[in-house]
Amino acid sequence: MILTLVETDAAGATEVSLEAVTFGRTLARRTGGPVHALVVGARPDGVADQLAGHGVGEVHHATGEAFSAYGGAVWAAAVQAAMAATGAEAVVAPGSPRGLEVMAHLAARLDVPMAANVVGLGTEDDGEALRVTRQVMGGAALEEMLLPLRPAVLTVAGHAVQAEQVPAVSVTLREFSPEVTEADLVTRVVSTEPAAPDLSGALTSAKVVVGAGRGAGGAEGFAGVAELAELLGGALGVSRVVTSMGWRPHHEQIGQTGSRISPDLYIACGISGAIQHWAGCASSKTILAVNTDEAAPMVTKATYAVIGDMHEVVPAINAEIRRRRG
Ligand SMILES: Cc1cc2nc3c(=O)[nH]c(=O)nc-3n(C[C@H](O)[C@H](O)[C@H](O)COP(=O)(O)OP(=O)(O)OC[C@H]3O[C@@H](n4cnc5c(N)ncnc54)[C@H](O)[C@@H]3O)c2cc1C
Repeated sequence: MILTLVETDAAGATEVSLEAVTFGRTLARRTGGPVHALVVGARPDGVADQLAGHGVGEVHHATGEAFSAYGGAVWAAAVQAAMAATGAEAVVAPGSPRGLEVMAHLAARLDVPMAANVVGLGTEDDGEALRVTRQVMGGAALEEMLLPLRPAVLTVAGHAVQAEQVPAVSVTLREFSPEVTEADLVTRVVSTEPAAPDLSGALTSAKVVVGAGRGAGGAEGFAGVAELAELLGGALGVSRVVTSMGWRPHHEQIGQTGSRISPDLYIACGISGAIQHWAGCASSKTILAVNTDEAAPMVTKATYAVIGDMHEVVPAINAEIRRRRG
C-alpha cells in the first residue's frame, strides 16, 4: 500500500499533492496494492471525494488539538502513526517546503533514507529496493538512487508529473488521533500572515513561455518578446538580472528563486542560461535559444538556437507569424 501525504488549502488538495497522488498510483502499479491519502489537521469539505477522483480508496484524517497548527515533527508523528496502522510500504509527499520537512522528520524517526524531489521510477528494481531518479543541485542535474522499500520515503518534485484524474473509486474516510509527545510540539507555526498575491500562475501553467534576460537591454526592451508571447498564446518570463534591475516584476522570474516552468516550448532570448536560471526551465520540452553568443550555456543546452541579436530576430519571427496568419 502506498500512503500519500496530502496538503490542503481552502479549495481542497493542492496541485502538487494531486501530482504526488498520481505518482503514488504509478508506484502502486509497481509494488501492488492500493493508494491511501493522509490529511493532517484542517480537512476542507469535499477533499475525500476529490481524492477519490484521483484513485484514492482511503483517506486517513489526523485530528486533534496537536494538529491545529502545522509543525514538521508533529505531522511526521501523524504520518508514522498512519503507516503503522496501515502497513504502508512507501510514503509519498509533494516536494513542497512542508512535504520536504515532514518527510525529513519521518525518515529520521524511522532511521531510513529519504529521496527528495523524485521525478521518475527506474526499471531495474530488485523487489527490495526502488530505483528512483531525482533532481539534485536545484534541478540542474538528475541522480539515480536506490531506495530501500518497506518503507520507502520520498517526495515528488513539483510539476515533474501531471496530476491525472481517474474514474472515481469509492472512498472511506478514517479519522484518528495519533499520540504525540511534547518534543513533537516544540516547533509549530504560531501565526500566519496573508502572502502577497501570487501572480505567477499564468507563467507556470503556460504551454509556451517567451523569456528575456539582460540581452533585452533595459525596461523598454521587452516589446518584441511580449508581442511574441501574445502571438503564441503564451506567457512572458525573465531572468533574475531583469527583476533585480527593476525592468520587470518578480512574479515573471524563472529559476531557482523564481518560478519553475515546464512548457512545451520555451523561447529564451538574451539569457545566458546560468545554473540558477536553468533550474527553473530544465523541464521545458523544447527550448529555442536566441543569443548573440554561440557558446552561451542556454545555446549549447537548447534544442534549437538562433545566433543573433534578439532585437532583430524576435521582430522577424513576429512578422513572419503575422504574415503566415494573414
Ligand atoms: C542564489 C542565487 C539565486 C539565483 N536565482 C536566479 C533565478 O531564479 N533566476 C535567474 O534567472 N537567475 C538567478 N540567479 C542569477 C544567475 O546566476 C544569473 O546571474 C542570471 O540568470 C543571468 O541573467 P541573464 O542570463 O539575463 O544575464 P547574463 O548572464 O548577463 O546573460 C545575458 C545573455 O544575453 C546575451 N545577449 C546580450 N545581448 C543580446 C542581444 N541583443 N540579443 C541576444 N542575446 C544577447 C549574452 O550573450 C548573454 O548570454 C541567481 C543567482 C544566485 C547567486
